[in-house]
Amino acid sequence: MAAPAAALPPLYLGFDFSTQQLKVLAIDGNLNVLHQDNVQFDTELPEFRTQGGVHIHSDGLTVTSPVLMWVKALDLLLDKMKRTGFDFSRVRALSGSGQQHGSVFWRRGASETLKQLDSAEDLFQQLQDAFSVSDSPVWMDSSSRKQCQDLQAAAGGALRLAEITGSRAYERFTGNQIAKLWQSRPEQYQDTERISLVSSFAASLFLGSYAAIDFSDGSGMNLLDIRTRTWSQTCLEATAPDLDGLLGTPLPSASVLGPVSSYLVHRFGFSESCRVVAFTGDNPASLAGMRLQQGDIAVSLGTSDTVFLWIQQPRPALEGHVFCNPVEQRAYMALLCFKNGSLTRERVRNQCAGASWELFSGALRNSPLGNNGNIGFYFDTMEITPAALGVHRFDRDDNKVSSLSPEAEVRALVEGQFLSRRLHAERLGYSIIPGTRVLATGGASSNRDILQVLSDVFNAPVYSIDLSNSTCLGSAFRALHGLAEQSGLSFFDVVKNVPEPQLVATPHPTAAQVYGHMLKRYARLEERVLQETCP
Ligand SMILES: Nc1ncnc2c1ncn2[C@@H]1O[C@H](COP(=O)(O)OP(=O)(O)O)[C@@H](O)[C@H]1O
Ligand SMILES: O=C(CO)[C@@H](O)[C@H](O)COP(=O)(O)O
Repeated sequence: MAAPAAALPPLYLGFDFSTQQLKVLAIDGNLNVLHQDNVQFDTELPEFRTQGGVHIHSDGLTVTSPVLMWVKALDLLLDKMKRTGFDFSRVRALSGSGQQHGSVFWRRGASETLKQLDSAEDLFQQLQDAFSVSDSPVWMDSSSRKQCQDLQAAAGGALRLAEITGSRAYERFTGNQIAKLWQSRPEQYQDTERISLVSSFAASLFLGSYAAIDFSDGSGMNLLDIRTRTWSQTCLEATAPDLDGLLGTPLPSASVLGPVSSYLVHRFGFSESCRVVAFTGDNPASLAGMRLQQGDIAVSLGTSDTVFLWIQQPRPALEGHVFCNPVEQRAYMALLCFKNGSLTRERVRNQCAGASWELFSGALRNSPLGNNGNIGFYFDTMEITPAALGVHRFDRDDNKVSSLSPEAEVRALVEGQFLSRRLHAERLGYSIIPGTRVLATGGASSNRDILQVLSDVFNAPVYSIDLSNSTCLGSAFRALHGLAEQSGLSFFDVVKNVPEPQLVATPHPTAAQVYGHMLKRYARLEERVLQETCP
């Protein structure tokens, strides 16, 4: 006879609402992964007609995702889990993450709708009228340049803004998106009763009421004072009227927000005692999933590529971001974001490697370190770090060339991406010293040949955890930690028995010499590309 659910060991769920998909992962109290599933937006929800989870508008700058697509993805994912016999009654706590910076605008009256959800119907049907803006701006958007300039002027300059909020004004940051909405569509802004990040929006769907924005994801808005961890009045006032009330009070990332909604209890059989722990950004969640320590450098190869580190003290600069740390309240994390990551690798794979990752890997294995001096810049869409556009290829003598052989093109892309990641990390003062571990994660970290190039270019050993999906794992760890923190346990107390990341690539003996030289050339050529193309 099956054991009653109460006698079975408890489970902890981690969700990730990322750019291209919604993922979930379940762990038990011993941190073993017991279940994983996902919903791909483009292929499983084709009615929303997204590409890579987003709509790129005709101006080439505005990028949005339909908020109801995310809602429907959650319906679908929970239904899938139910069909496979997942026992929701065992879940003691859940948490999650979302792509950073994206904004969700809840229409007046939506909090009542959330409270009165009918368990006989899905969320998609019931939340049809719950949003004042149906297309949520997402992190790939770069249409708010004017609002960025205005905010920097109001704050006393770009560096002053970075000192307050951890970043100079960035177009994708939520405050600038909110300012754009207020200026261009004031009636929609006025019809809004709450503004969420993708992460706190997702948490609200589980809570059945508005979830607080957590300090870590809240740091990606150009609105939060990262030292006092309160909204900056200067930034709020420069952004839009009555914003304080629309955002709610931000909370520590490990906060237990409350029990799951009675909707989830009745529709899926969650226990009434199952707790929702604050959701955070996908990169902060990934820091938790990899159990990043001071001195490590994380390289995430998802839709975006990001490089991030654990730092003790904020040192805001004109490039890159400082976020509040998601697992240790007194610490911070530094992050660089590169927009042309996996989607650009996919485009080159399709054009040069027959749309096959196997052939793409073969091209990397069959071409020499340093690519015979060929260097490429592949900014299919306006890059964030640095702000540049277009494809630019150079031969060994720094002459511009219009094409490379397919094999050389694949290597030029991957080497160019990692030279850029290293160059910009070093410019921020994060150097690689003996003993530095590069921790790789994200979808492309399942490709060992890509990780070999990463190891060579960084001249450092590369480690990874078993799963490329560290965001969901981090969210499940954070769910467990949220409960444990109430009895005084730290995040690292909770995850101390997780196996250490495994060594997956070590640098080739000639890598230091090849890429030491190439990095200097890359920096020079990047300057040239910027001068030629800067908008
Ligand atoms: N074998 C592989 N080699 C290189 N890239 C891969 C491989 N498998 C998956 N990917 C890349 O992983 C990306 C998805 O990564 P993921 O971290 O799941 O993204 P996100 O969380 O942003 O939705 C895909 O766009 C794909 O290009
Ligand atoms: O803008 C950033 C970080 O600042 C991006 O990293 C987004 O958080 C999207 O993440 P992925 O879906 O690519 O993981």
